[in-house]
Amino acid sequence: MTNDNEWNELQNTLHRYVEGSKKETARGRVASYIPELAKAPHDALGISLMNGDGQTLMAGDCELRFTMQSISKVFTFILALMDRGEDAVFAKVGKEPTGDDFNSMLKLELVEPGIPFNPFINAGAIAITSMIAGRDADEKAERILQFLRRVSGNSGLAVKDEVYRSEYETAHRNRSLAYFLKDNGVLEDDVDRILDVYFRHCAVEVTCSDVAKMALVLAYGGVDPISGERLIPRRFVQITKTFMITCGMYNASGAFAIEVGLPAKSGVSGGILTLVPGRYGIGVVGPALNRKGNSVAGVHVLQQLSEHFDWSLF
Ligand SMILES: NC(=O)CC[C@H](N)C(=O)O
Repeated sequence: MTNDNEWNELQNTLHRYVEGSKKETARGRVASYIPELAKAPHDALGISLMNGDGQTLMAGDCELRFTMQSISKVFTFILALMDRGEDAVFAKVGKEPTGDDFNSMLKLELVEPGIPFNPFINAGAIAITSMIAGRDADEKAERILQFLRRVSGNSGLAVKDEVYRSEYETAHRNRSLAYFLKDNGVLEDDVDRILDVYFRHCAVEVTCSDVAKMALVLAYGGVDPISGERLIPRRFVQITKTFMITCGMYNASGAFAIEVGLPAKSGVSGGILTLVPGRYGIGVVGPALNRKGNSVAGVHVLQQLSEHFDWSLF
C-alpha cells in the first residue's frame, strides 16, 4: 500500500476501529492511587494520528485532556542524555527490562549495584530526573516543560496543578523508591527536590494530538518533519525507541511487541505514545487500565490497527 492509499484508508476506518474498541474499557479500571486521576472518564477512548506533512486524523474522545504521567519519562530521558551524555546516564540506570511492576523496588535490593534496571520504571525515571541540568527544582522543571513544548509544538503545555498536588501528597511508594536510591548513591540531589520535579513532569497536561506530535518527532529520527528542524540527536532517538520496545509498556512490553510491534510508552492516566517509523506519530487515551497499568482499550485499538495496516516492525 502506498502511504497516500494508507492515509485514505486510515481516514475511512479509524472511527470504526475506535468505536469497536470502546467496549474494551469495561475490562479495565481507572488509576486511583493518585486520587485526582480517578476523576477521568472510565469509558473514554480517543486517538490522534499525525503524518510527516502535519496532517492529523482524530477519532473518539480525542479532545480529552490528560496528564502525561509516564509518557513524560521518554522526554526526561532524552533531555538527560542531551544534558549529560550517554556515559553519565548509563552509570546510574541500566538497559534491561525488569519483568516487575513499574513501581517495584524488588530488584534495587536484590541485584548489585542497586541501580534501576532502566529509565522507564519509576525508580529509573526518578534517577533520570535527578540528572536534568538546572540550578534548582524550578529551573529543572521549567527546562523539561520547555522541551516538551518544543517537541509538541504547543507553547501552551502546562502542569495540571491538581494532579501534581494529588501525587505529591500520596506518593509514599515513590518516596520509598527515591530514599532507597539515595541510600544506594544513585541520586545526586535532595530527595524531596527531585520528587517535586518528577511529579511536575508527570502532571503536564496534554491531548492526544500533543502526544501524536511528540511521537512524530521520534518517528522521524529526532527531526520535526514539519519545520525540518532537528530537535534531538539521532543516536538518542535510537536508544529511546529501543527502550520503548523493551520497557515502554512495563512488564507487558513483550506481549505488546508481539501484538502491535511498535515502539510505545504508556502512562497511568491511560495515555499511550506510539509511532510508525518514518510515517506517523500516534497519541491514544483511554483511562481504563489493565492490571499492568496500560490502557486496555488503547492497546486493543492499536492491536487492530497494526494488524490491518501491517505496521509491526517484526
Ligand atoms: N506508570 C505511570 O504512569 C507512573 C507515573 C506516576 N506519576 C507514578 O509515579 O506513579
